[in-house]
Amino acid sequence: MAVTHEAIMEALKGVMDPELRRSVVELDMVKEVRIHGNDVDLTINLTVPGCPLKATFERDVVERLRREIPDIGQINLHFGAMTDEERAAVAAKVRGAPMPTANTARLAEKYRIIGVASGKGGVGKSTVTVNLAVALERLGYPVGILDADIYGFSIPRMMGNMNRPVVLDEQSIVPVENHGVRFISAGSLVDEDTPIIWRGPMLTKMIEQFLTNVLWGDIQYLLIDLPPGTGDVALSIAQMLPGAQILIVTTPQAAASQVAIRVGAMAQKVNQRILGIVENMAYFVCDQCSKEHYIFGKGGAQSLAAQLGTEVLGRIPLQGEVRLGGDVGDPVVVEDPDSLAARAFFEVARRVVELAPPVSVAGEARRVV
Ligand SMILES: Nc1ncnc2c1ncn2[C@@H]1O[C@H](COP(=O)(O)OP(=O)(O)OP(=O)(O)O)[C@@H](O)[C@H]1O
Repeated sequence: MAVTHEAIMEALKGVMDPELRRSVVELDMVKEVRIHGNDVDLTINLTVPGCPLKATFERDVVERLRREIPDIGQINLHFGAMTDEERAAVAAKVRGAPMPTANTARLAEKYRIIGVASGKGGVGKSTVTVNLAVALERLGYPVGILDADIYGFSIPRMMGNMNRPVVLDEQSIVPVENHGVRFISAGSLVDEDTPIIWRGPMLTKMIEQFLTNVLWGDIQYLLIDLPPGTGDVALSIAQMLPGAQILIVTTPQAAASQVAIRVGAMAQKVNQRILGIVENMAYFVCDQCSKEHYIFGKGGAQSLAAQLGTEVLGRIPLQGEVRLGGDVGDPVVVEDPDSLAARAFFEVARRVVELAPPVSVAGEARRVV
């Protein structure tokens, strides 16, 4: 095939922006194509200067051009950055029709929103959020995670992607992605060791921005890692999301489940449905004697479920691989899907789908009935 402008553009249609999931041609990212004999000088305009995905683009463009146009000679690839106007045009394209989600209270009409809550910190709320999200994705349900635990954000590290999201314009934030799950976190916007010193109203505003302006695409579940406890920010978020369902994470310890009751009571007050309880660190299986050991006691989750009129959806063992997966950004459901803990997470995911199917499916079911 001759090295022509048309042939090059046709080949580049197959190169996708990995974050925006559209072709570089469709997004008008191909700024300049110059042909000298069989050699090509090509300039691609990135949405943000210094985009961390430069190397991916480079590989994809060269691979695609060489495959589609075997006669091509040298490929000199240059990168530029879009102007604000160009970025706004991309935002409009990606956003498509105005989103019906400008009102946070109506979000639940679009996605199944599940808030993951806990009475206190450190019981594994973020760990459960991440593993549940990836398990749902593996079961075939596209998922997004919104990290609303702004003071204690840990989702970017646990998901293994510390990149910043692309902000196309104020209404269009492209979430970060890994393990097939999209996510957004204040942690993606600041350095990990920068303390967050915003006050409550600013945090609430940021969550509202995340809820309304993130381009989630075709997700069916939006998991929200809530701040622990029943403080101001937790309450404001609860009020923003009347249609959300709440999953409470607790350890078997009586002290943990007693504080978790307050979280359940808050959810009920703002008319959120409590989906169930996940008992984390429920037991430890000794590799010497293979017996279950109840390090944090027994029965806390069961009694919490009884008091809140809900059920225990799953019991996750205390397992070194779970902690390691969180530290290195490879959740145990990806890294070791046959492990006891991963199987327990998949069990919770299946139960979640049974109790709270995706909105579209539930809608169809309602229509049939
Ligand atoms: N089942 C488990 N087995 C082993 N380690 C676990 C398990 N669940 C959580 N952990 C570890 O416990 C620590 C606390 O977990 P995590 O950060 O998920 O808690 P959290 O409730 O979200 O805390 P915070 O609200 O303070 O952010 C992490 O190091 C995590 O890897």
